[in-house]
Amino acid sequence: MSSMTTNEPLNVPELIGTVVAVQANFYQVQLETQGTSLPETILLCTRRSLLKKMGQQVMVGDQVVVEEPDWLGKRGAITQVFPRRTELSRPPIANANQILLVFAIAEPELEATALSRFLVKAESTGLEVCLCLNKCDLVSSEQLLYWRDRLLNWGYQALFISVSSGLEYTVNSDHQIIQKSLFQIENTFLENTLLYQLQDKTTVISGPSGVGKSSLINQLIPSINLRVSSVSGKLGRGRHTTRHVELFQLPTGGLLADTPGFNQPELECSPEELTDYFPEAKHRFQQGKCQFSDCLHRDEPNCSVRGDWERYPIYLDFLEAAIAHQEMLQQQKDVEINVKSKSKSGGKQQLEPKLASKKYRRSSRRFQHQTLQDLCEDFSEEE
Ligand SMILES: Nc1nc2c(ncn2[C@@H]2O[C@H](COP(=O)(O)OP(=O)(O)OP(=O)(O)O)[C@@H](O)[C@H]2O)c(=O)[nH]1
Ligand SMILES: [Zn+2]
Repeated sequence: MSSMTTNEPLNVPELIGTVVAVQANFYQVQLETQGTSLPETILLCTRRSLLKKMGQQVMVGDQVVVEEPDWLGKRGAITQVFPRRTELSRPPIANANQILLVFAIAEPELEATALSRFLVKAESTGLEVCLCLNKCDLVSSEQLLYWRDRLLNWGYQALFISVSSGLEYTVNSDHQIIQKSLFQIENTFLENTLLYQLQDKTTVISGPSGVGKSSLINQLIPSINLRVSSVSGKLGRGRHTTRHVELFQLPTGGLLADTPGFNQPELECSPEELTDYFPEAKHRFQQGKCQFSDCLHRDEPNCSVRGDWERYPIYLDFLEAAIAHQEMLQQQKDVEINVKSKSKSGGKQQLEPKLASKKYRRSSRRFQHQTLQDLCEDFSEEE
């Protein structure tokens, strides 16, 4: 009797790939072909119904198993999604390693608060943040060194580039600027260069409008040809009218995602976590520790973070914004709870306003509010 049965699975190696784009219910999967005899290709795949039943979503950046490849029609089916190492919700991308935050050192003028807003937003993803200043062709060496030192004080070792002149500027130990080709790997492939930072990683590019993101991506991946906005048409933003997210393969290895531009990212983090998003504040906190575990580093006694560091006023500004945001969320929640608890048997609902959370009130104002709020709470308990 033969041991072969017709049902025995064929010993074919699993096809593994990365989802690089999602269109309706189809997924473009770039196959991992290194070290195999497979053709380098992208298959248009569906999601197996079992995955749908399990509620398993598939995102751009997901690493997946593909079965039933049709090499001629370039089709396949996704049967498995590997656990995600990271997950961003806006834009929706799985397994990204870092954010490349691009700003211009001039045109538009580089401004500490706007830059910090983007930095905080980027830090809040928990991914590595790589800061890159473009248009260095427009400034003097002094200005470049000024920003380099200033950003080092903030805790960032920024990259300085000029996409239009194809140059990258590094600073040696004698404080001298050295120019290198930006898009060619020279024999000195240094750690603090852009191509090195991008190699073999999944990078999400972010930054305000007009800083040269499209120009940079076009140079890094000549085959994609994103539209570069003319200076006058900066607000047209044609290429970002869709919510489409796509990963592009870098010739030097790695993937790159362009994100819809936004000029004023919302600060949605909680007041307590804000310190984590200022590297220099985080450092102070770790060195010293504050007396109160819930210290917001404003006017609390024995605070290790409050001090004369450059961005402290920006921190205080953002803290106010974070507190306002938190209170707004709390009010929404309170209204919801009130709506529920005030639901009458007849089904009639009555909305009642409630005072904002007292948690973040400064000590000076706390007392007045507390009495009012206590009264209010006593009143609702009696009801
Ligand atoms: N001087 C100088 N200008 C540059 C450089 N890189 C890009 N530009 C110019 O800056 C303008 C904006 O470039 P884009 O690449 O469209 O900028 P973007 O960040 O993609 O802008 P959005 O598409 O609005 O998000 C264009 O006029 C570019 O030619 C550079 O290194 N130096
Ligand atoms: Zn403190």
